[in-house]
Amino acid sequence: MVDKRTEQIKELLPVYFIMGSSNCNGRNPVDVLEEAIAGGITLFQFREKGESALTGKEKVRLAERLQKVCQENHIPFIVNDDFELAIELDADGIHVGQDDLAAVIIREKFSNKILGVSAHTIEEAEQAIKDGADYLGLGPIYPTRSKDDAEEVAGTEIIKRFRDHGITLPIVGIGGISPESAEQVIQAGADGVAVISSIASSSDVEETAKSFLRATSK
Ligand SMILES: Nc1nc(C(F)(F)F)ncc1COP(=O)(O)OP(=O)(O)O
Ligand SMILES: [Mg+2]
Repeated sequence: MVDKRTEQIKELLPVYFIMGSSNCNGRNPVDVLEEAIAGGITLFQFREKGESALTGKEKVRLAERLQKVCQENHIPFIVNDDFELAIELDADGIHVGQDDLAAVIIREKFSNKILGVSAHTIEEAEQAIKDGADYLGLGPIYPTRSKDDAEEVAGTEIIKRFRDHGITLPIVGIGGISPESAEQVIQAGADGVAVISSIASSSDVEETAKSFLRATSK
């Protein structure tokens, strides 16, 4: 029996756009997000990383502007890594990796919010489930340009392996996914694809988001 919460999370995962100022090729991130939403993204994560990443007040101000766009369009706003920022903005959720603040601590303080956890092994996934994660981020599925400290490329095999092991928590694949490869990620058992540069640096953000939506609709 799949519970209501799991169904609600699964409905948010099909096209999970992740972005920060360094992913937008110098374009205004607000414009990029508005175009991605017009193209049908289903969830957004603010991930301000990389050498040119904003910090301090500038980072908060950008986060507030992007959160406002999400609120106006009824798209949940997820913060990557930065728990203080997620609390300050009363974000809809947070995503943490294995080297970030422990999911169990976040779950305690951020009780009814969306909690996503990156996992690379079955053990990490089982721990995340115990800690109360709402979804798992698995990857990098393909070589990625968006994360310079990424683990080795896993391929869609990792999704199949987790499902065959009996992991039923919602899963989103991440890492180098294109509109052409998105369908294989879903066929492997993921509930959606997380995308950074394929959408954020596209010459037609709205159209690219639309192509991901088409590729992931079951
Ligand atoms: N940010 C992410 N979002 C997802 C999501 F599931 F949301 F698609 N999966 C994986 C990551 C990677 O998270 P992490 O391993 O902490 O690295 P970084 O903080 O550099 O992103
Ligand atoms: Mg992280």
